[in-house]
Amino acid sequence: MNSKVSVHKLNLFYKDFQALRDINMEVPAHLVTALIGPSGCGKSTFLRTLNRMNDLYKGVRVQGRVLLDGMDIYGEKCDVVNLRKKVGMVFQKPNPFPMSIYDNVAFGPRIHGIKNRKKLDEIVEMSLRAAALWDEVSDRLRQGALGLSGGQQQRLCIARLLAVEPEVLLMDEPTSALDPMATLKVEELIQVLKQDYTIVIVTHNMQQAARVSDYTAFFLTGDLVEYGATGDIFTTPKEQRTEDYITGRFG
Ligand SMILES: Nc1ncnc2c1ncn2[C@@H]1O[C@H](COP(=O)(O)OP(=O)(O)OP(=O)(O)O)[C@@H](O)[C@H]1O
Repeated sequence: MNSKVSVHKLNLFYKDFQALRDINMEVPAHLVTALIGPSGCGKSTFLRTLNRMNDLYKGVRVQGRVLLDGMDIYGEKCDVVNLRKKVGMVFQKPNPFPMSIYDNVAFGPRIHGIKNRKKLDEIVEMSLRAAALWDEVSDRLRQGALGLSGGQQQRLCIARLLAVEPEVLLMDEPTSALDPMATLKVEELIQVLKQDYTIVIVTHNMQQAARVSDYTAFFLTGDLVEYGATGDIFTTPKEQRTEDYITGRFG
């Protein structure tokens, strides 16, 4: 496996509550890895350790190592702003900024110092095309992003991420607020995006994990119970607890 992210003996505490225990995982490059497990098992917490989003919470302690292309993201040399540019995140509820479609996508590049109008136009078009949204919005780039449908807003958030040229996309239940058609579009988009990006997705929906991912990690109360090729996890899990979860015995 060609690993993009390697996680070694990762432990995470919220004050004195341990939310992740001794997690070891290799996240393969240019594939989709799904994180599944019942509510509260630590999926979102784990996802947030991959771009140090947990730093934003008070009282969080992280032990262990997370290597991105071999570089320890918790090491002293790591520049967190640059890390979050490389490892971007999409959230459960689409959260476009209250500004135009164009300005949403141009936001990141502008912050990173790009001012040239033609260059920005190019980035905006490329990012919207990559997020499979261009055809729906090209004639109204100056209109407010909040006027888009939920599914369009989520793809806009993905375009906003792509505009800063990330390498890894973290998606925290990206379709849970969307209807089935909008969900399908985002799932199709994920399949296209994995050619260029490494994707880690948290999902409550096991069918979705089975549909979109190449590898699946099953978490339970802070432990990584089982991790492997999605086909194996869903057809021949090694652990009884995995089987009980995927066959709907709990969760
Ligand atoms: N900021 C926080 N402060 C304290 N405890 C937290 C915090 N965030 C999460 N937790 C706790 O850590 C554990 C893991 O939470 P997390 O949100 O990662 O689980 P999850 O599997 O993503 O759940 P869900 O599917 O419901 O979102 C839970 O017991 C939760 O209550």
